[in-house]
This record gives sequence, structure tokens and C-alpha cells, in this order.
Amino acid sequence: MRSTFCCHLNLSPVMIMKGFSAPISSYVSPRAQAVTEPPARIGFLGLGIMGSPMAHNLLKAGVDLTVWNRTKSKCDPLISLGAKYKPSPEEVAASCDVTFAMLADPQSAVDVACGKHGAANGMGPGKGYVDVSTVDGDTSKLINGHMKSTGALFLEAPVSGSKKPAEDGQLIFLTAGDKNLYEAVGSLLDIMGKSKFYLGDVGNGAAMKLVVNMIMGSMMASFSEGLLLSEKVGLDPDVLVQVVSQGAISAPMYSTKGPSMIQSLYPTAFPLKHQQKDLRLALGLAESVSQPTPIASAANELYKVAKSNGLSDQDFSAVIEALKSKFQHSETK
Ligand SMILES: NC(=O)C1=CN([C@@H]2O[C@H](COP(=O)(O)OP(=O)(O)OC[C@H]3O[C@@H](n4cnc5c(N)ncnc54)[C@H](OP(=O)(O)O)[C@@H]3O)[C@@H](O)[C@H]2O)C=CC1
Ligand SMILES: O=CCCC(=O)O
Repeated sequence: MRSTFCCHLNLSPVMIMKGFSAPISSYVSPRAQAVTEPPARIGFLGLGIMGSPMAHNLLKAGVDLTVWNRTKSKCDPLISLGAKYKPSPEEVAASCDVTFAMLADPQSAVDVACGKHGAANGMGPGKGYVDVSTVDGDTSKLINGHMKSTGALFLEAPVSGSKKPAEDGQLIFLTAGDKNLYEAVGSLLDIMGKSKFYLGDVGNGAAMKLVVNMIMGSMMASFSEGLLLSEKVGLDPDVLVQVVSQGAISAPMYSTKGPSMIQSLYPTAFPLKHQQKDLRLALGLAESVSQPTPIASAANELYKVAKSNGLSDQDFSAVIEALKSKFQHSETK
């Protein structure tokens, strides 16, 4: 498999820089010809922790945006800023040229794309569907099949980066699927992100995202062990965070999440239930190619314990609680 890193200044079909405020116009069907203009009317389905700021950034950039969310109240802040609203994914897709979706998991991604009043019912030739949710490759291929059967184009584009990068337009898009659609939406991805990778066939973006999050889940579990061990042997865990942050294993998540973890606080940026979902999907991916993943498997067990102790909606750094004795006891009850 060859992959290409696409610098967003070189490959974006239209140079829309952050802060762009002119209206986007002249959608050219990706089927009809090489795309030189971004699509005009954009839909956004799923306004959770990630979808809301991503949609907000599109709106701030002057994009003609139509939104939908299962819980309608989450649409209201965007509507008050000028977004249009439709009461179903089908109606969003029917009224837009390209529709983005940011859903919780494989089941919700399929329901919203392919279910009753799902987006596929509003799709057709000249339209595109970009799924930025984190799902497995099979789910992505299923959605691709539904979209293509309507004549529409499909791109999977899961993101690396959490709540703050979403707010700051600093996400990393891991895209795969229709190259024309990738080029058509390049300027929109550039509004929401700092870089984008085009990885070829549908499934490769999902696989890349799952590998990245498998590593991240294991890193957080290992960091949790280190914090608790340092404390038990009489070290100051705040100093541990400083030491880690200055050395070869430094990672932003240690310095940003470490101080609150030490205080047993887990303000949600990336819900723990989603991290466990990603580990589960990554382990399935590994199994499909007989790749041993003992570290990720062990980490997954910890996230499962944390989930069963009511921490699903806390930040994934709450996995540290699964290593504290009261939770280990409740696991073995
Ligand atoms: N948070 C993060 O740091 C990151 C998350 N991701 C991934 O992005 C995706 C979204 O994450 P995030 O925004 O954090 O999650 P949230 O839980 O905040 O949002 C989930 C969204 O999915 C919707 N949804 C859930 N179930 C259904 C359903 N059955 N039918 C219709 N809509 C449904 C929710 O609607 P409702 O509001 O009605 O509940 C909400 O809009 C996930 O796949 C996650 O793994 C990727 C990168 C970073
Ligand atoms: O899927 C969530 C990823 C969170 C991150 O990249 O910081």
C-alpha cells in the first residue's frame, strides 16, 4: 500500500486559508470533471464533542451549512449562528452537495448513513458523503457501498486530534476512498484541520485511525501505572509528569492530562467509552491478520473495568481508576 502525505497548501484545490470568509460557490460534480471548486452546500450530521466544533469552524469560515443531530438541542447554538436545520439525515443529504458525518460508533454511523431516513436516501449522482467518525473498515465499506449504489461518492476521513484541536481547526484527517471527492473537499478539511493524508482504498483510513488509537490507549494505560507506582514509592507524581515531559517519551497527552489525573479529575475530551470501542475494533483488525497485540489486549481489559465502573462518559484518562484497588476489587466481585 502506498500512502501520500498531502501538504495542505500544495494539494488543496482552492486555497482557503483559516479565517476564510467569502461564500463558497460553484460546486462541480466530482463525476463531471476534475474538481476545481469546493462544493457549495455542506451538511453536517452528528454534533457531539467533535462534530460541534468542526461544524462551527465551517460556519465561521462562511460555509453554507445545514446541520442535524439526534438530540436536536445540540443544533441550536449553530442555528443561532446561521446554520440551517433539517429534521433527518435524509433531508440534509438531499439539500446538500456534500454531507459530513461525525457519529459515535459503527452502529450509529450505519444507522445515520443507511437506516430509515438515513443520508443514503437523500444521496445521488454529483453528491458526496464524508464520514469522519472512527469506525472499522468493514463498517466504512458498508457505508461506501450504500452511497455508491445511489451514484454518490464516498470518502472516509477519521480524525486524529481531540476536542481542543477540533476547536482550533488543528485536526489530522486520515482519508481514503474517492480521490475526486477528497480533492473536492480539500479546502473544507483545511478549515477543520492542519493536515490530511490520503491513504487509498476505503478501509485504509479506518485502519490507520485504529492503529493510532490502539497505541494511544496503551500509552495512557501505561502512564496510569507509572503515576500510581511513583506515588506508592513516595515520589511526587507531578515531578514524574515534568520528567516524562522533558524526555524521549514526551507526549502532549501526558503533560495536558497528567496534572488532572493526579487530582482524580477527568474532564471529558475523548470519552473513555470511545477509547474502549477503538481498542476493541483495533483488536479485531489485528486478529483479522493474526497480529499478536498483547499490550493492547491488556489495556483493553482495563478500559472495560473502567467502563463497568461507570466511567464511560469520563475522559479516557479515567482508565487510571481501574488500577486503583477499589475498582480491582469490584471487578472480581
Ligand atoms: N472526542 C474525541 O477526542 C475524538 C473522538 N473521535 C471519534 O469521533 C466520533 C465522535 O466522537 P465524540 O464527538 O467525542 O462523541 P460524542 O459522544 O460526543 O458524540 C457522538 C455523536 O453521535 C451521535 N449518536 C450516537 N448514537 C447515535 C445514534 N444511534 N443515532 C444517531 N446519532 C447518534 C450523538 O448524538 P446525541 O447528541 O443525540 O447523543 C452525537 O452527535 C467517535 O467515533 C469518536 O471515536 C475521534 C477523534 C477524537
Ligand atoms: O480518537 C481520539 C483521538 C484523540 C487524540 O488524538 O487526541
